[in-house]
Amino acid sequence: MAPLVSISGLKVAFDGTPVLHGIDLDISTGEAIGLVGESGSGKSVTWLAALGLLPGKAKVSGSVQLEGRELLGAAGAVLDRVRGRRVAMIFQDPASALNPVLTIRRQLCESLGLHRGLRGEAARAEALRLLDLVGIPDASRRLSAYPHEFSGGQVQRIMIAMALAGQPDLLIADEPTTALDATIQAQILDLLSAIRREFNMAMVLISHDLGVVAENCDRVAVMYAGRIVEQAPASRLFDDPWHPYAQGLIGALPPLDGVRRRLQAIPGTVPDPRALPSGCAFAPRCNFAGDGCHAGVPPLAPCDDDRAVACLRPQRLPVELAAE
Ligand SMILES: Nc1ncnc2c1ncn2[C@@H]1O[C@H](COP(=O)(O)OP(=O)(O)OP(=O)(O)O)[C@@H](O)[C@H]1O
Repeated sequence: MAPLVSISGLKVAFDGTPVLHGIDLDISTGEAIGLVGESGSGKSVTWLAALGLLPGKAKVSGSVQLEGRELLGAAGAVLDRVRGRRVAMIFQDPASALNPVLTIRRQLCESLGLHRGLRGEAARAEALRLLDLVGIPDASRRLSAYPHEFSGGQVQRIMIAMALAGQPDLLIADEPTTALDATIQAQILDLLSAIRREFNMAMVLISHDLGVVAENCDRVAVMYAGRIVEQAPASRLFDDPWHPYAQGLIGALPPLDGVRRRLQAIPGTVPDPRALPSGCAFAPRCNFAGDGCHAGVPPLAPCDDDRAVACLRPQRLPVELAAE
């Protein structure tokens, strides 16, 4: 089946400095993809570029297709229809995405009007249904409340309701629970999973929390310095990462055991995009790098049916450990 979204050769540069070096990523209908990698690796820029949300100074090239239709360079009116309607985004700080001086009803109804042409009582009824769906108690009364009258977790639920207003095919969730405490985080992620299954909606989950990605995604792409360095089904990646960077992130030994963990500290720092080392950008931090690694950038190459790795010397765990 053709992918819902197909990104190929996506490059972004700011003021002449490349920060994305050719991203290739397909997302199927209903699939959940996790994007992980240290700060600055290009996770957010990938999606901001795909949706035409970067500032004008950004130079973007490559291809981003939604059901075969090219989005890069598409007219503003086309992108306006895609954003919110076909593809919605939720962010780490939901409060900043809501207007503090408008009621939740007004904001939800505006979205419903814009994306689905609903007005008046039809919009109010749908706003109510969405608030119910995301678990806001006493929704009919709370419709007339303002954002500051809700807790952080409730505001994120409202943002999810806003995102669902357009009945999107793809939800980009950029660190959606980072600002919330652990119990609420789990509730919001459960809610997203339930909604995704109910509506067969695809999701891109960008997160620093590997446990969250392992539990909520079908497939994971690991990014480093503006490239995808490994991509595989979540269970295979977390049990048996091949790229030395992915191994460092996951803390390859012992394998992920259900304990929630955040990105590991890998010695050294992510290189400045203005001064990337030659060859593989991870080589200076890599215990396994050889001369060839400093000579050329390894392409993201398929290793088997469902794994691709960009490394000249991928490190496979001993079979008995990978199977544990
Ligand atoms: N508007 C901008 N102008 C200039 N550089 C930018 C801009 N937005 C992002 N960048 C640069 O692009 C690179 C990728 O940034 P991006 O925000 O995608 O990283 P990220 O992986 O999402 O990080 P984080 O996990 O911290 O959100 C970084 O080097 C960042 O400094």
